[in-house]
Amino acid sequence: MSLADNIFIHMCKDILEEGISTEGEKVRPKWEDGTSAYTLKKFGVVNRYDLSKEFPAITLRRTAIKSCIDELLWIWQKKSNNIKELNSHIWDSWADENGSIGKAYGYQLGVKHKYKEGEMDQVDRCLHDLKNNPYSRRIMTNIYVHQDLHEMQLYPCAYSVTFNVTKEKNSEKLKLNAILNQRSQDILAANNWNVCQYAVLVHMFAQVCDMVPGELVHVIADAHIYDRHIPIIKELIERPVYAAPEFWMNKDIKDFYQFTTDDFRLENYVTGPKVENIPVAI
Ligand SMILES: Nc1nc(=O)c2c([nH]1)NC[C@@H]1CN(c3ccc(C(=O)N[C@@H](CCC(=O)O)C(=O)O)cc3)CN21
Ligand SMILES: O=c1ccn([C@H]2C[C@H](O)[C@@H](COP(=O)(O)O)O2)c(=O)[nH]1
Repeated sequence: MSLADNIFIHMCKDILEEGISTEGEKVRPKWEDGTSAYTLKKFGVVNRYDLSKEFPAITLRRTAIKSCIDELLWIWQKKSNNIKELNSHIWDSWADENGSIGKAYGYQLGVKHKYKEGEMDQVDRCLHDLKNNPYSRRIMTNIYVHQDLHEMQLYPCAYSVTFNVTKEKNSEKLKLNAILNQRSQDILAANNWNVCQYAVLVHMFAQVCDMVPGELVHVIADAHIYDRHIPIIKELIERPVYAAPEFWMNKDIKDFYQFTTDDFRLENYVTGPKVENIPVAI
């Protein structure tokens, strides 16, 4: 069993058994047919993934690694907020007639800010600090920008990453760790999707900064299972599990902006069958 399966199954059982139902509450998301999308939720879930041991893709079902890396590069590398530059259709429901999702995600990461060292966006600021001042405790992004919320179709869910470098005894290279802060998480549609994305981000940042990947800590304020996902999750967590896949990344890329989706692969990724047509609350 992969460590990620273990964490996922444990978290789902906890939400199913101990979670609080939002039924009857005033909730924002709706199903396609207009009915309110209620959830079972747990407040304050924290999951730790040791990337030096395993890549955290679950094996209960296949996480679409290419699509999720494509979305990660769309946000962190292209710094785009337009679905025309995204190869999947996962954001279509939240885009306007021009394809824009507003001042969310990639838009915020592309905004330049003034620092003592000059003007940079948040991604370049982090890379600059990791390369020049790795022990700083100030290496983080934050895309939950209140002044721009009124121009976003959906407020950022995974909104902040804090990078933290450790120097282990007997290790030649520094270790790059990260905390992903997420205010809201759709466990079925996006939990492992988001975990794999930020695991890949730590791998990429570590490689271009000549470090090794350490831990990814995922802090979720509202971890929820939508009502229509409950039977799917119940079936999913009873499935057989397999060993974690091996993560392959092109070792020759030393510039963050040179990575493409072809530079990543999961090898020996044995999984359960696809869950067809997961309904997504809008
Ligand atoms: N309710 C909700 N849940 C989300 O997970 C979510 C939103 N809304 N709004 C914005 C984005 C879009 N996200 C999504 C949406 C759909 C999939 C999805 O359908 N994933 C498929 C695979 C898709 C593919 O192969 O390209 C899956 O099987 O998980 C994933 C993330 C995450 N976000
Ligand atoms: O990367 C993402 C983006 C979105 N989600 C989920 C979490 C919620 O179910 C919805 C957003 O609804 P809010 O009412 O704004 O919380 O999208 C995710 O899990 N991961």
